[in-house]
Amino acid sequence: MAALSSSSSATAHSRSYSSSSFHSASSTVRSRIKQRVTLATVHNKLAIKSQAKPVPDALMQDGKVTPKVTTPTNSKLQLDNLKDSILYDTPSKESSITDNLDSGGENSTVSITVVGASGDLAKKKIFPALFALYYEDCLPEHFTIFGYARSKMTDAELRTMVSRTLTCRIDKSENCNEKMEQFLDRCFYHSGQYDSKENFVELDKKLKKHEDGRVANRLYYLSIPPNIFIDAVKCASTSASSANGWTRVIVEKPFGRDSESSAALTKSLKQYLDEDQIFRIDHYLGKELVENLSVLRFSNLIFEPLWSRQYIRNVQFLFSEDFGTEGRGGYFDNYGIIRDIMQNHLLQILALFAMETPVSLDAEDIRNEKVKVLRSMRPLQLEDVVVGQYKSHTKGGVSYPGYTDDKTVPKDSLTPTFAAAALFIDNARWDGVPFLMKAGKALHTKSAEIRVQFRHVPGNLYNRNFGTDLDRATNELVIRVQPDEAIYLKINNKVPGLGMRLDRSNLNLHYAARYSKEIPDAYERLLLDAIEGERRLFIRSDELNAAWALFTPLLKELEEKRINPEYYPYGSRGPVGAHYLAARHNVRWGDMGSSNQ
Ligand SMILES: NC(=O)C1=CN([C@@H]2O[C@H](COP(=O)(O)OP(=O)(O)OC[C@H]3O[C@@H](n4cnc5c(N)ncnc54)[C@H](OP(=O)(O)O)[C@@H]3O)[C@@H](O)[C@H]2O)C=CC1
Ligand SMILES: O=C1O[C@H](COP(=O)(O)O)[C@@H](O)[C@H](O)[C@H]1O
Repeated sequence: MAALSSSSSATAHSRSYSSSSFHSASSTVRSRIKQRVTLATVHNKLAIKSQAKPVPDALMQDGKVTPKVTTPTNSKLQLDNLKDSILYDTPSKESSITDNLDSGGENSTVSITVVGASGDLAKKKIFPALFALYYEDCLPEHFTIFGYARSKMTDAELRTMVSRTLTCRIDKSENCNEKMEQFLDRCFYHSGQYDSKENFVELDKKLKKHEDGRVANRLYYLSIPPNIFIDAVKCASTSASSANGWTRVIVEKPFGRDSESSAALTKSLKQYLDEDQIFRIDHYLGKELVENLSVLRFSNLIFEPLWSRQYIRNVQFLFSEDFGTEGRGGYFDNYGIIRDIMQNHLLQILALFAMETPVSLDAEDIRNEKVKVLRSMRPLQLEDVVVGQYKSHTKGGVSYPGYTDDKTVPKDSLTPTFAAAALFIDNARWDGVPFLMKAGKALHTKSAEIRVQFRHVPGNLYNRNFGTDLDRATNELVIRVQPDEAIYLKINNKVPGLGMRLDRSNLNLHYAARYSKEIPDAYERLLLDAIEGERRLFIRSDELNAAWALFTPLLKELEEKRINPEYYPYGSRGPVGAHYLAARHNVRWGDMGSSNQ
């Protein structure tokens, strides 16, 4: 039994944080609150189904009691849950639902501790995301934020550090300064070592003081290098877990560097935590257009019937950055682009793209489907991969450094900063369809997209209007994850006029034109989900195992054979080898700069 507890024994069941925040809630918050109410109803339905006593509404709202629904051992629900847990690494549905009901309320509080608060990610993403949630009234009425790291800092110094990174939403900046001050007043700092139980006991005392006798829910965000994850989890678990509420831990990637190290990390984490306390973050899952992928597929009749080998020729997952590993070379050299981007961000998107329709939107149903896809995939072969590394380049009198010019990178490093790969899903839906990935640093542009290239129209009457280039005549659906979010479909269209000339035009859902609201950062969504116990967008351990199983043999071979990367100039489109790879699978990269990109 793990030392930390995920669901509280005496937690608030109402998920509306306070009556005042309810009234001022944005529509997003309101819809979340609506979901909470729905969950309370579900909880009662489960209780009724299992002949346990339903939880009275009054109890659901006063935040003092958490009557755990006990189901008879032979109930259908339990059997289903048991079956799921055997097949997949699922927390029980019952505990997910209970967790979903316990982060708000007058008598409960949430303490969020950012471990590694002095670091890059904390400053760049975590504190700003927490502030954005506060700004949007999405945090519970009672909450406290603690920064924890070895650096010596006072509360005031932490606040100054954090304040430098906070920005206000463009569309709502009127009361921003006031909100920032209120937010900063709730931020505190404790300096300590990551492996010191004593220091965590001190943190625990400070947390308790702020929790002030309420039901205390605690969220730890491990924003530290992976070699100290376990020390920190051990200390948090044994010395600073909540006595009467839930305790959850967000773990940042990398989750190991191959199957073995990942399994060892999971095993160590599970010495101190239950699976449903571990929130493995992949921030790409929190991006708006990645969230939208399932909506697009499953709530539009026009897409789902086409979503198979019958109509789709190939799918491309593209990631590029127009800067190198500047400042992160030390970390990056041990991982490389395949582990940094492909094995997690792109593969997660692929799984969401290719999975079968889940039974419901429940986290476990979705994650079960993702695992099935990953387990149906062929492990990558060396011949299906091209690796590259950027070299220095001078353009317009400006000189850009090569990867190995970074002082923290060994001069003879072969670590790939670029990779292209062809993957295959050997199931009935996707048999034979190439899923191509391409990811690189120091390329000509910064973007992330999914491109779905459809097959030719059989016997197309208009072929001759396209000349001989049939590629131009196929439809392509582009989901531009970033920047400038958009979903557009390239269609063939008649150019207006008396003749019969066709062109390719875009049916374009351009987010900036369609929606006036600023798109929240991925970390906001994910932090809020972790507070609410929503696991849908976090990686379950069996998903992680399946993901590593696909890449580990290839990564080992690349390293053992010391495969030389193909060098490409900083700021270019990457190595030409990527084109040969695509051509071998009869594919043309969609991002190669034709008209109507
Ligand atoms: N930065 C980013 O953009 C991203 C980061 N990540 C992951 O998030 C986590 C945090 O990243 P990031 O903020 O960049 O990391 P940092 O290197 O900035 O480290 C965070 C903090 O950890 C402490 N620390 C650093 N190195 C050591 C060490 N060797 N031993 C003990 N403590 C150390 C330092 O705090 P102090 O000295 O005060 O204790 C530092 O401020 C990592 O797991 C990273 O892989 C994931 C995606 C993107
Ligand atoms: O996880 C990582 O992601 C970033 C890219 O994230 P984005 O949200 O800015 O697209 C990448 O730079 C980094 O190398 C990687 O570790």
